[in-house]
Amino acid sequence: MALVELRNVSKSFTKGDDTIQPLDGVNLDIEEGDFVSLMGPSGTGKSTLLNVISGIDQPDEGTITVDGVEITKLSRSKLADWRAINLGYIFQTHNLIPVLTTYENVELPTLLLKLTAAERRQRVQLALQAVGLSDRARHYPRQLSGGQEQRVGIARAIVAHPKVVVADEPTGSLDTKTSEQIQSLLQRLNRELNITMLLVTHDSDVAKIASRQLRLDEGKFHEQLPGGVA
Ligand SMILES: Nc1ncnc2c1ncn2[C@@H]1O[C@H](COP(=O)(O)OP(=O)(O)OP(=O)(O)O)[C@@H](O)[C@H]1O
Repeated sequence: MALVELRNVSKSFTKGDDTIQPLDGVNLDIEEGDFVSLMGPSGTGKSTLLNVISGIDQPDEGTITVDGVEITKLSRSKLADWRAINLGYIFQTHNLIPVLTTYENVELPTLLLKLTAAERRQRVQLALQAVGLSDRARHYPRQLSGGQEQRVGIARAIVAHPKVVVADEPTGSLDTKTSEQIQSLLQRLNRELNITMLLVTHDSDVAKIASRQLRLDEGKFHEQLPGGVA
């Protein structure tokens, strides 16, 4: 059984008289340790996919199973608990809380977990170390560069040791050099910490860092050859 399994997942939205169907009976298997990138024209449903996999939104039809748990069957409150333990979300604009330090921003998701104070401290320190920011623990977001802020966002996404990390255009607002640093970091987290990753991007160079490349178009997935099409 794959770590993430989508079976016949559909999701539509109604806008006035129009119905849009970003996901039309899609199937997807993501194996543990996979690094999958997802591209596709704007508005095709890439964020919608991340939202249903992370339990932020519910599909209209179909089932989603993560590590043997059918999340499409969970109640709202169970889903919130499940998400805190199993799912890390990296945003385009990191959404850090400005009045909290780097350490406190990363610590935040661990407050939902049953951990001792010592375990919590260790988790935060390990996550900061993994993204190379141990020396910025006491800084506030405004005292960090854009790339450093994104690394705090990444540390926050991995601190709970989730089963899956999803990233929605994590390099979308960074300059080329910083984007490349974040790409290497994501690759390293996948390879060295075996973090299963699903990355949405508009940039084909970013998509190529993944071991598997998918496109979403007109409600369906299309698998691309490794390395992408020249
Ligand atoms: N909550 C919602 N209510 C109504 N329509 C929605 C909602 N969420 C998404 N949509 C619509 O569903 C379609 C898919 O949106 P989605 O954000 O998933 O696309 P996307 O591929 O991530 O786009 P982009 O690349 O521009 O970020 C769009 O037409 C969007 O307007």
